[in-house]
Amino acid sequence: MTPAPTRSADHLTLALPKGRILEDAIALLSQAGLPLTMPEKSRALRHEFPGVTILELRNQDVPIYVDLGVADAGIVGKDVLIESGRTVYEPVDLKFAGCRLSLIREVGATGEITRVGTKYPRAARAYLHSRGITAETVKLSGNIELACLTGLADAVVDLVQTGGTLKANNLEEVEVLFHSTARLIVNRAALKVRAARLRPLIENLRTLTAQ
Ligand SMILES: Nc1ncnc2c1ncn2[C@@H]1O[C@H](COP(=O)(O)OP(=O)(O)OP(=O)(O)O)[C@@H](O)[C@H]1O
Ligand SMILES: O=P(O)(O)OC[C@H]1O[C@H](OP(=O)(O)OP(=O)(O)O)[C@H](O)[C@@H]1O
Repeated sequence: MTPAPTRSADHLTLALPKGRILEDAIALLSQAGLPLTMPEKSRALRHEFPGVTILELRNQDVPIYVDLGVADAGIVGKDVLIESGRTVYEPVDLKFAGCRLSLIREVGATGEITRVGTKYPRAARAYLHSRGITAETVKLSGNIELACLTGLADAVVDLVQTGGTLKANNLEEVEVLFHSTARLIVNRAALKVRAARLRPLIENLRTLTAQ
């Protein structure tokens, strides 16, 4: 393992997820005063800007990079943060990427739930336990709703935003587990070492999102 270069206290390393959050995250961080632009499409995974390095990650890896201090801060959906089980400092609700995690079944399904497909096994298990439902949870990676349509599962736990995917596949929301938006997360040690960079960033983001 190549040792990480020593980073000066005035340099910020941020973990951002590729995918639907990236563009809004870059736009909001720019409004908050960081000199960022949307990275050009390329295979580069690390993007350098004056005083800021952006690490482009999978959603699930953002809390890990921040918790372990490789990134000083990051932006990630509350859904992914809850599922990660990591207790990082979460100072700002950024109020975009709004959606909800829900229990979903085929329209009119009433039979017993014995198997649930989901990308969120931790949240799904906690929910099923809280409802006294003894069901197997199967971890899936995408197009989760298909598990219901094919009989792989009697229900799925997945994200809903417009409801368009449910409607197009004859599915319905049975219950909302929780609502989610994008969050700023911060490494607690970095907050001390890089206070001069992180405190104004947090304040600016709070003002921009009116908290
Ligand atoms: N339909 C949606 N509308 C609004 N926000 C959403 C929607 N789907 C997901 N999100 C939010 O955006 C985040 C990122 O979603 P995105 O679709 O980029 O992830 P993904 O590509 O499915 O994840 P992975 O990294 O597992 O491939 C989610 O964690 C959630 O907080
Ligand atoms: O209510 P809607 O507006 O239709 O949005 C919900 C859909 O969006 C997400 O899927 P995504 O497009 O990220 O694909 P994925 O299944 O591969 O995660 C989510 O998993 C739902 O399938």
